[in-house]
Amino acid sequence: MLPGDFPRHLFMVGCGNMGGAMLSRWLSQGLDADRVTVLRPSGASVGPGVMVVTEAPTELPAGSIVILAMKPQQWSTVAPAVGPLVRQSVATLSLLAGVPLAVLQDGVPGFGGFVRAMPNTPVAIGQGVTALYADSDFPADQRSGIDALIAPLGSAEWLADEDQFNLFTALGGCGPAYVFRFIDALARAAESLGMDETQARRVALATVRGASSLAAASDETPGALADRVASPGGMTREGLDVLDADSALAGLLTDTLRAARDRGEELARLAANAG
Ligand SMILES: NC(=O)C1=CN([C@@H]2O[C@H](COP(=O)(O)OP(=O)(O)OC[C@H]3O[C@@H](n4cnc5c(N)ncnc54)[C@H](OP(=O)(O)O)[C@@H]3O)[C@@H](O)[C@H]2O)C=CC1
Ligand SMILES: O=C(O)[C@@H]1CCC=N1
Repeated sequence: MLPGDFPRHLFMVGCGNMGGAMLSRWLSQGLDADRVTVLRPSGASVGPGVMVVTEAPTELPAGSIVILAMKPQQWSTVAPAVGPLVRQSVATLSLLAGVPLAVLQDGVPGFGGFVRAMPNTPVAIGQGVTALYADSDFPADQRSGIDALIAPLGSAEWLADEDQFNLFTALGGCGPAYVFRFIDALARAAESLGMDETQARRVALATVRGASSLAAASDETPGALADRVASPGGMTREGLDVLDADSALAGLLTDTLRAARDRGEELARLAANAG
């Protein structure tokens, strides 16, 4: 069920992997399809009853929230077309990775209703985590509408400092990809050592799902839970010693997050200058 103060209408600019994951969750939680309009160049359907347009309309229904869900690099070309609609919105949520509020505001001068949001694809099953950031121009009384919009998708965290946004994106926004890669690598490792491919995939996935659920339900840290698996002198410790040697896994993940985070700054430049 949707929260009572869920926005009256959503106007989505783009509806691909991320926008589509959010929309499918809202619809599954009871959002009426006629409270959504999607702008996408292909005009492809996004679901029964949802209006899809290929050009920006001139007006939005009262109480609309605009959601920018196209690629960051497209902002400078999309802004002139959607700027008049952004101005009509009670708030405009930007999913554009890396793109700072200042670049969004340059595209629609004088509009103070931008909110940056960084969800991840588990929102599709209500288990996402979304970072939110707005500056002091954003009307305080609109925050509850944003909270209501995000609540059906999982948890949310308002960031106090926009400088943290790219790092959050690297962890929360990109993170599912790294976890999927880990599951895949775990399965392939077992396969390379002699396990049947299908069985390796099934067991790797079940193990990650069970371990993740246990960690979420436990009062103990993941580090403590790992130690509980590793019986003294047993098998697990031999494996952990490989992951821990020279901080191999920790170093690899730090490099991974750093590379993703730093790409955010390049995306900001592309968003400001492309087109
Ligand atoms: N994928 C993810 O896990 C996450 C993505 N994001 C952000 O979400 C945004 C979208 O990413 P993602 O969904 O992966 O990308 P996709 O390529 O899957 O979707 C992009 C969407 O933008 C539409 N589009 C293209 N050009 C225009 C245009 N000129 N005007 C309006 N819409 C247009 C496309 O339309 P059509 O389908 O018709 O071609 C498509 O629906 C990005 O800014 C990204 O940073 C944020 C968090 C996580
Ligand atoms: O890869 C990207 O740029 C987007 C941002 C977070 C996840 N996908």
